[in-house]
Amino acid sequence: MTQIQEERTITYYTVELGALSRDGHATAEISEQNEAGEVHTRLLQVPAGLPGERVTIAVEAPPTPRPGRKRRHWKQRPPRVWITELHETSPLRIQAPCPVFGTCGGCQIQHMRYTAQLEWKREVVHQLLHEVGQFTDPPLLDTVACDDPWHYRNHMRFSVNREGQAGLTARGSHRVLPLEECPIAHEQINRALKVVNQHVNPRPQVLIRCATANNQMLIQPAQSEEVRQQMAEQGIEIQAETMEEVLGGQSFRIRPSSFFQTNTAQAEKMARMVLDGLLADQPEEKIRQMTVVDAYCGVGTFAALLAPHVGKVIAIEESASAIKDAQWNMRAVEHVEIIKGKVEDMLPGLSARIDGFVIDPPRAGCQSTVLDALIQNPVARIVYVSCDPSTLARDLNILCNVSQAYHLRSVQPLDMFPQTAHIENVAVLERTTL
Ligand SMILES: C[S@@+](CC[C@H](N)C(=O)[O-])C[C@H]1O[C@@H](n2cnc3c(N)ncnc32)[C@H](O)[C@@H]1O
Repeated sequence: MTQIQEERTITYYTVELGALSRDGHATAEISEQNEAGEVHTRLLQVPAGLPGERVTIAVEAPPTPRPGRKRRHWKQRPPRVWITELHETSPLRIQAPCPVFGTCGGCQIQHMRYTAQLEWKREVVHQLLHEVGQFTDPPLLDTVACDDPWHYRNHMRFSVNREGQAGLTARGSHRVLPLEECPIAHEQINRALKVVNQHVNPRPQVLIRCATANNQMLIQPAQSEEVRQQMAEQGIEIQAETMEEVLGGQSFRIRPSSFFQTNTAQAEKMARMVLDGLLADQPEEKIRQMTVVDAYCGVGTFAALLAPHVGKVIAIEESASAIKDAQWNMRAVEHVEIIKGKVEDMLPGLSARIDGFVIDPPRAGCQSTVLDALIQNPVARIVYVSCDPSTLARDLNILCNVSQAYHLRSVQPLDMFPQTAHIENVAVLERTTL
């Protein structure tokens, strides 16, 4: 059935949903007829669906270019798809608690039992290690669950609408959704959001970051005295430039623009995995003489936690703000060298004998110069922390299969981002030629 509503063409299909895509959307195959009468099939992404479900979906055709508009500036958008009726539901389905789930661009899998989310994430990593990484039988562990898969985010970036209200944007658009609270944001952030939304906020965004170890909070842009007062009544201490968070028993100073792990409870587990990955099964004496590199070190999280155990840590980071924080965070540690620069520029020039590497690059993974340096001068162990399993699989293939410089010991998925399709992993590699 096709309806034309206010220039919008919406077609309805009743389909059985297929596997979840990497983005956490179910897939649906539909048959369409073009103007020449030819029938072809199309694969659609269906948000908030689950494999095996029988549903009716609405498919809104994307807008076509207005006459006179130059086609070369035109970007074809995918159709908007949503479920209008559930006929047969999956046993994995639960009621998503958020009223804007399915519309909001933040979460993709709130409607899926948490244990199934963990299994699905492991399956995605397995498939990528197999297809992209070329590992026939990857040493992949079970996903480590987040003890509380709600209210875990210590950092939220809200968009501001024309009325000055802060919220999250709808999937695939810039429309700001009205939001009382977000079920994955830390409770302290939800308290702050309520206060912020009693006022008109400047566009385009409000960034809120909170500590979990104390009541400190960073808000950008800077807030008025009235807002600060209202926050104080809620027990929130707005900080001017930096806040302090505790991880692994150490205190870290963080500026608004520095990277810090968004899920503090899971970051604690991740830090333990990094230390174990680099140091486990080695005699104390040897560990005390090791020189390790924390590449893409951010505010120095892993470097600071490794420093009490090893002989020397070299920490490399390009962001000026994170470097300032790292210098403060490791101000009392003598055997840490902090280098400001791009890892790909700094690594080839390192002259020290390196025994181990922690690499925690952004989603794009490692530059080829970084991988080349690791292959040319193999180190005993690498712990590769990754927030994108496809680039992780690509890089592991180069390090382990193509060059055969390393052996893949383990890949540990760790659920840093429950209710979303994001997947974090900690991989441990060992040099093949000792
Ligand atoms: C995923 S974060 C990891 C931070 C840190 N390991 C932690 O756990 O808090 C990646 C960091 O790499 C930095 N970065 C991105 N590209 C870089 C590059 N080419 N060279 C050095 N640092 C880079 C970013 O500024 C960010 O701080």
